[in-house]
Amino acid sequence: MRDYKDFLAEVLIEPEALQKRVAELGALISHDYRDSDALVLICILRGGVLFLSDLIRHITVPHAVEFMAVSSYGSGKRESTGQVRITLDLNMNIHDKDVILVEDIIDSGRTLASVLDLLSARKPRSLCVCTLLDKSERREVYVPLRYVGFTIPNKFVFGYGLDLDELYRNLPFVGVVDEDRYREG
Ligand SMILES: O=P(O)(O)OC[C@H]1O[C@H](OP(=O)(O)OP(=O)(O)O)[C@H](O)[C@@H]1O
Ligand SMILES: Nc1nc2[nH]cnc2c(=O)[nH]1
Ligand SMILES: [Mg+2]
Repeated sequence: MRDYKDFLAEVLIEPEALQKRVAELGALISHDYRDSDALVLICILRGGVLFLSDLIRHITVPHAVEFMAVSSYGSGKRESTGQVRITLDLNMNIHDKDVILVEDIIDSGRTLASVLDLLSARKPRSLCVCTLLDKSERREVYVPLRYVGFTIPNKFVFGYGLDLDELYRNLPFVGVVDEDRYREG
């Protein structure tokens, strides 16, 4: 595997800043849902996995965790296709549950808009979104975001769950890829 340093343009968010913000979001959610007896966090695979697993360690109210997978970008793509496909559905019935959808990044908004439509049809008690990153300049479809970790510029990022052609999700920081150097290698 190539060393990420060969094509890392810059570290956008350092590990310490990520962990601090994740802890803040966990505390906010714990406060907002202190009276809920039916909280469910739904993680959209795969990018959201690292964020979810760190986030729930800071949530002090009882909650369930569910996973769903959708496919929109595909390997090697830098643009959402607009064709969102569900590849793994929830196990749990979310009717009358307080649902928080956990995402790593919102870019065009297409993935999230489709997932929100689908989930609201199942009549949860409440439904909102918690995303680590908001690349707001790229938004094509309006999506309501209740919890946002960081608003980031229009650059392709990787690390902390986000992939570069399926690799480098394990890195502890969010970095910007130098596309020229990446393609050269
Ligand atoms: O706002 P959008 O333009 O729709 O883009 C955001 C989506 O793209 C990424 O997923 P991806 O399809 O890359 O799958 P992955 O999480 O498995 O990497 C990310 O996790 C979001 O789900
Ligand atoms: N890895 C990665 N996936 C994305 N999906 C939408 N935007 C991005 C991005 O900047 N990086
Ligand atoms: Mg991806």
